[in-house]
Amino acid sequence: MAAPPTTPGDPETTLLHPTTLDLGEHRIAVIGSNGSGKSTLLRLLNGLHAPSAGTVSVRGNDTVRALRQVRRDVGFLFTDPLSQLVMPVVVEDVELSFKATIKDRTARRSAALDALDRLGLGHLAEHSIYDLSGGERQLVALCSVLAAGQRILVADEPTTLLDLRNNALLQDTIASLDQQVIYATHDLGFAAAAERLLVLDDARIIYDGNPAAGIAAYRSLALHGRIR
Ligand SMILES: Nc1ncnc2c1ncn2[C@@H]1O[C@H](COP(=O)(O)OP(=O)(O)OP(=O)(O)O)[C@@H](O)[C@H]1O
Repeated sequence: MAAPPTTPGDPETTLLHPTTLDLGEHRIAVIGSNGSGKSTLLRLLNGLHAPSAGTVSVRGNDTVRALRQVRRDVGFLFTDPLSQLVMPVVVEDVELSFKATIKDRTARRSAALDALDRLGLGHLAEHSIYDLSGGERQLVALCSVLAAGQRILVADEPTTLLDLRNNALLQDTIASLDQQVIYATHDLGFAAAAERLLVLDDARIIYDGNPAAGIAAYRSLALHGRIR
């Protein structure tokens, strides 16, 4: 992938400097300070951002030319769950994710209720998404994206709104998944659980490798003000 995407309104702004990456590991974490480019990098992976130069491909599919196939392969969990919850009632949102795989309505409802139960959210099934707490919404969004069953999950700071118990639940859930997960986080413990770590600073990847060494370097650079 080589991608310096620019904003439509300001073609001079480089959001990510030219980058070549092959992301094959089962669990890849992305860390870096606010505004360093983590979301930009993740958004390139499912075509939410198009690169202004170079290409991004997922399983051989170009994220611009084969966007529909890329979206079939890559689920995206947004930092703000309201960016992705489209139905007004919790169970309906999860049901919608099953639409491609379960044609029968009753079976779909039952699958959605089971999925909610597995994340301890069954009691919220009939609630309006607008009446949920931020953390509850974040877990419902996780439930919905998992129900869609894509091969790859990209998650942008998925623990931001979660308390200690639900943070552990989300991390355990992610650890148990078969699919590849690429996630941005400010939780260095969560980042340490990955197989590979990318550290971003000022729209550049400044570290790519073993999480323990990368986290130690990031901590030291950030605390000494040598990271933006
Ligand atoms: N569409 C856009 N137009 C203009 N600037 C943008 C756009 N998207 C992102 N940026 C800028 O690019 C930089 C990187 O943003 P990005 O969201 O990738 O950061 P981040 O590392 O995910 O930050 P955070 O930890 O705060 O979520 C920021 O300075 C942001 O303001």
